Amino acid sequence: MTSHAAIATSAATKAGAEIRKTAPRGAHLAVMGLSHAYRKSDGLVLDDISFDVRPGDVLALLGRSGCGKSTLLHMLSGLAMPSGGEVVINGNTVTEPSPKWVMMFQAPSLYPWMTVAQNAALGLRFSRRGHEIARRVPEVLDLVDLKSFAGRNVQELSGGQQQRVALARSLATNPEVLLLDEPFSALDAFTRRSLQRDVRAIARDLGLTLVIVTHDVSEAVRMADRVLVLDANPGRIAEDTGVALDEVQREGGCDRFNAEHMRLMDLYTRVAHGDPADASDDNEKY
Ligand SMILES: Nc1ncnc2c1ncn2[C@@H]1O[C@H](COP(=O)(O)OP(=O)(O)OP(=O)(O)O)[C@@H](O)[C@H]1O
Repeated sequence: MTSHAAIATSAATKAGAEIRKTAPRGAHLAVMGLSHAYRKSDGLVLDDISFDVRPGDVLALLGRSGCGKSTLLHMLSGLAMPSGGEVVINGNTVTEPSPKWVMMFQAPSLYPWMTVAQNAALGLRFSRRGHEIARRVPEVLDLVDLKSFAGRNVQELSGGQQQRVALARSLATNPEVLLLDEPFSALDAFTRRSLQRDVRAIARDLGLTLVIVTHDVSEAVRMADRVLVLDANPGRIAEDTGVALDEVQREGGCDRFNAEHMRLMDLYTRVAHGDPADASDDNEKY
């Protein structure tokens, strides 16, 4: 591990330990017989998807472009309703977005004329919890290692730092479930890895339930406790597998990591491409 990465992880873990006292535990997420067609005349995009995620677990949805990952994540977040089936979080059917289950996208979508702290406060402001800003914003900026950037304009920040601001904004409302739609795919490999490591550490510290959409096998291996590999046309669960690595092994470079990476890559290529040789451009090589 590089010294920068070690410092960032330790900052996240330390801040997480302090914040844990006030944060709720992650929620149980259940998806039951979910199907979706965007138009009645079109075929199903998702067909009979069922799974559940235990509180505090990290689930990766892995599949090739167009298999319906983002559609599924939108249903989990309440931003869209499925044609059939339901999403249940802690016993409540999801019918609309909520600060308890929040989504983070590939682009951080920050307001460029606002400071880091003002952007981080937006979720609280929109959910009429302005009275929590003074206490909560410094806490979450500490958690994402940006406390000293609070007064800076977000336009002065790197892409990775901007994604950390978006993460702080998502965490400020104390969500129980965090839904990530390829949030690191626009970042360079080094920044991507440090964010993968920190987001997993923060989620673990807070006990958050995390669902991450990706088509990057190494991201799934680094971050997830469990991986669902989706087939396409229509999107169905083709494989459901655990990732048996401890936190040190997830850093990569060891035999266990390489073995898990190869096993997942094999599953993914069989589902997504039919032939492992076709998939060699999709992922980082090791
Ligand atoms: N608003 C929409 N209206 C109609 N069809 C849509 C809409 N959004 C997505 N689709 C279609 O649904 C299918 C699944 O799209 P989706 O974006 O969920 O896939 P994905 O796996 O997330 O892809 P990617 O990895 O490229 O982001 C695709 O065929 C897409 O064209």
